[in-house]
Amino acid sequence: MKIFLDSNIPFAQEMFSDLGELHFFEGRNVTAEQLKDADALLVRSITQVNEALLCKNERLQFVGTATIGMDHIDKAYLSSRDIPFHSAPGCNKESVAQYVVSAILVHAEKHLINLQGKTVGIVGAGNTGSAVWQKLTALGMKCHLCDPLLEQAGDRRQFVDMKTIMECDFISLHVPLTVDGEYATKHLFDQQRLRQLNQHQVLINTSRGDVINNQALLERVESGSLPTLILDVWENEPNIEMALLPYTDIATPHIAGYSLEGKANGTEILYRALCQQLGETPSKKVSQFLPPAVVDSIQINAELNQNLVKSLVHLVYDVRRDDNIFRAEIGLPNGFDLMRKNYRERREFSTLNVSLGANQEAHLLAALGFTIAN
Ligand SMILES: NC(=O)C1=CN([C@@H]2O[C@H](COP(=O)(O)OP(=O)(O)OC[C@H]3O[C@@H](n4cnc5c(N)ncnc54)[C@H](O)[C@@H]3O)[C@@H](O)[C@H]2O)C=CC1
Ligand SMILES: O=C(O)C(=O)[C@H](O)COP(=O)(O)O
Repeated sequence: MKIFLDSNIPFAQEMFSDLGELHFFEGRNVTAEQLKDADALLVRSITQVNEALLCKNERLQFVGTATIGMDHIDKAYLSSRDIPFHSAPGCNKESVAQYVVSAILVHAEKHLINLQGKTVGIVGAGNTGSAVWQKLTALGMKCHLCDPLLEQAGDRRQFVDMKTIMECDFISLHVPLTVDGEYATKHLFDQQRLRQLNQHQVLINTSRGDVINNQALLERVESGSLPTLILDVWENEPNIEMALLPYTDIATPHIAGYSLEGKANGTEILYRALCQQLGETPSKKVSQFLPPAVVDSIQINAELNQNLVKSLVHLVYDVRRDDNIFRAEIGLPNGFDLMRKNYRERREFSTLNVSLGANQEAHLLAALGFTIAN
């Protein structure tokens, strides 16, 4: 079997080499000609999988994306050819949620904000929105969920409408990019919604760039009294609207989900799906290939407070690292994609074992994702 894979899928050699002959490609530039002999195709989010890409291939039996998002896949076309398709739901939800936690703690530190009781509007209450809810609730913030699709499907959590979301101190977007239907998310934040935001609010987008109309956003921020902007995703990546950059507090090149664990989970989910399709018993776990974390344990001897939690979070991941690199390198040729390709190793909070004294709030750190040592 010939397995064609994006070269940015980590641990691919280790996981897939027993299943077939591996052929790596550059996700942004792969062509129909290159893929004509593929039996299985494994991509990440930058490859548009559609008729134009697969028109020369008559033997494809499996398509997988090692990502949560699926807006780059023409699923109707794949089903018209009876080609099974798999994504990696939830694979990097922790990574995105940890990015959001770091960003909010950075903002709070900069503006001397006590996060207790501050309101957060989470738009999209699926895997990632729920992980964000868990962590920010643990920090004492009052989180509201908006997800009309889940609400209509009978999810018993409490939901709010977009009007309530627009009144929150922080708004964090966790929806898929969709263009059809009553709840389409493309330009969910359009000129009208963006005008409602005030300078005390914080808008965080780690979902897809097109969920915010970037031109309307530029007009909005150029008119003054801008909200704080934390943007990981952009319209028209990798050729983003550079004029937005000076108005952002935190700007990164679509790496919120780029923890090593998050990317590795995506690889493992596809490995299992491909094994199942081939009738093979999965014999590997990607965790066996993960290196040890640089710092893997710490003892805390003081009462937990926002400042101490911030220090712990930033011992593992500080979003300012990625923001600094972004501002330095986005202007270089092919800067956006190179930053993503050369992304420095980032680990999740679970790699840090935290030892606490008696009576300390283990549940807070556990909810954030740290491992609590016995
Ligand atoms: N920046 C990054 O690196 C990453 C970005 N993502 C993006 O985040 C998105 C969300 O991820 P998950 O939560 O894991 O997906 P999910 O599929 O588990 O949840 C998405 C939720 O959004 C809801 N939704 C859809 N339209 C909505 C609307 N108009 N208003 C409110 N809710 C709506 C759905 O009902 C669903 O519950 C992905 O589709 C992907 O595009 C995901 C991983 C990494
Ligand atoms: O999982 C998703 O959805 C994402 O947005 C990915 O983290 C994006 O990473 P690439 O697939 O573009 O490497």
